[in-house]
This record gives sequence, structure tokens and C-alpha cells, in this order.
Amino acid sequence: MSALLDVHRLTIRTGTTTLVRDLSFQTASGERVGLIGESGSGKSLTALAATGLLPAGLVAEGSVELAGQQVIGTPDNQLDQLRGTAAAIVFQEPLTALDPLKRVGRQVAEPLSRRARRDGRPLSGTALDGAVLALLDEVALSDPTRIARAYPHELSGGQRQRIAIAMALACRPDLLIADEPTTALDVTTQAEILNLLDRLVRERNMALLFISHDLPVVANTVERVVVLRKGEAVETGPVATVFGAPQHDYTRSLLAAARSFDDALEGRS
Ligand SMILES: Nc1ncnc2c1ncn2[C@@H]1O[C@H](COP(=O)(O)OP(=O)(O)OP(=O)(O)O)[C@@H](O)[C@H]1O
Repeated sequence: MSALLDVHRLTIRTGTTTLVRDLSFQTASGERVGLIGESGSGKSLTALAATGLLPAGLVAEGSVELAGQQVIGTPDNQLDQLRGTAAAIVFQEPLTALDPLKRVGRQVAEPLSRRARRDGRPLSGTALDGAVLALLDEVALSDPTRIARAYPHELSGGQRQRIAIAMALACRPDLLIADEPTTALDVTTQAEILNLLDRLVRERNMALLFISHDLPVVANTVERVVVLRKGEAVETGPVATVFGAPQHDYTRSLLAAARSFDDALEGRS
């Protein structure tokens, strides 16, 4: 079976600087893959390249196939359709995805109605309103009617991230890319959002590309992991193998740092 996301020898440059080098990995349908590595190792750029969203000034080479379609070099208007159906991204900061001037219900309605049109079953009026409320309920927002009428600034960070997740789900993507989706949230809300993502990915049998520097969370969330260092993959494999018997010094150092942080939290060091 062909991969849903097939990254082959991806290199990302700006001018003469190489930011990601010769990176290859695949995500099969329904598979959960983690991208880990220290800050600046190229995780976010890889996620953006996977959906053709690299900022101007950055150039991608190699191959990125999403649902069998080449992303690199494909014009934006052709990628729009693919982004709405094959893959959706949840970013670290939910405000990135939200328009401050629109009620959040309307913002969730847009991808819902786009996807419904594409599926040949257009949604409008009360049916669309009902679908918005059902989706807000699915991301465990209590009082969906009130939330739908709110503007982003009237919501908490956790509620905003739930809205961003609802907007991603509205596309009914085969692949959900979550780029450090909880970093901007407090610890309790982080755990709630992670549980929500985990539940939704499993219930909807979506593939997940999960970017995080929180190794215990990665271990609980994904099946396979790619370890990035300075834009290069140093190790990849099942999470139990990579975390249980790391082959590369860099992976060992990431795991040791995570362990000593845990020990410090538990007052054991
Ligand atoms: N638009 C850009 N122009 C030039 N360099 C960039 C640009 N965006 C990112 N970079 C550089 O590319 C490298 C990889 O960045 P990236 O955001 O992918 O790292 P990351 O692993 O996601 O880090 P973090 O965990 O801090 O989010 C960094 O050195 C960063 O400074």
C-alpha cells in the first residue's frame, strides 16, 4: 500500500543555508508518526513543506507526495484542494488559525461547508449551523451555542485550540499534522488537549504527524518516531525501539534530558 505522506530526500534551503537535509520518512494511512528534535532542528519546516506551506524565501527540493500528489513545485491553487482533504494542520498557537474579527462558529462553518461541497452534499442554513454545533461538541466544548457566537479573544487558550482542532477536523483530513499543539497552554489544559487529539485521531482513524519536544507525550501518542538533528534524521523506527534502545548519541541525550527533567519534577535528583 502506498504511503499517505511520502517524504523522500527533502532538502529545504534559504539562500546558501541548508535548514533540512536529505530527509526521508513515510506515514501510512491511519499511522501515527512523531517528529522529535531540539528547537531549530527543522520539525516545523518539515510540516510546512508537507503541505506546501513553506514561507517565501525558503526553497524545497526532493519529493513530498501527499495522497499520491507531488507537493513540491505544485502551484498553490492546485494544492488548496489537497490541503482541505488530505491533510490539515493544527499549529502551536491557535490564533494563527483564527480570524480575530469573525465569530468562531462562522470560522468553523467555512471548512465544513467547503468539504461538504466537495463531497457533493452542500450544507447551508440550519443544517450547517447544526453541523458546527455538533463539531464543537465533538471537541468537548461545553455550551457550543455560546462558544459559536464568541470572537476568538473572548475564549481561553484551550478553547481556542479546540476551535482550531474543530476547523482541522471539519476538513475530514486523512492526515492531521499537529505542530506542538499544546506548547502555548497551561499544564492541565495541555493534558486535556492531548487526550482530545488522541481520541479523535483514533476514532476517525486519521494518520497523525505529531511534532513535539515532550518525549513522554510522544511515546504515548505515536507508533513510530523520526529524530531530527540540525535538519537531518539521525534515527527512525518504532517508538519502543528508538526510546528503549536508542542507536544515536543525540537520541540518547534527548532521552536523558527528558528523564532528568522528570526526576527533577519528582524531587528525586
Ligand atoms: N522563514 C525562515 N527563514 C529562514 N530561516 C528559517 C525560517 N523559518 C525557520 N528557519 C530556520 O530553520 C531552522 C528550523 O526551524 P524550525 O522552525 O523547523 O525548527 P523546529 O524544530 O520546529 O523548532 P521549534 O521546536 O523551536 O519550533 C531554524 O534554524 C530556523 O531558524
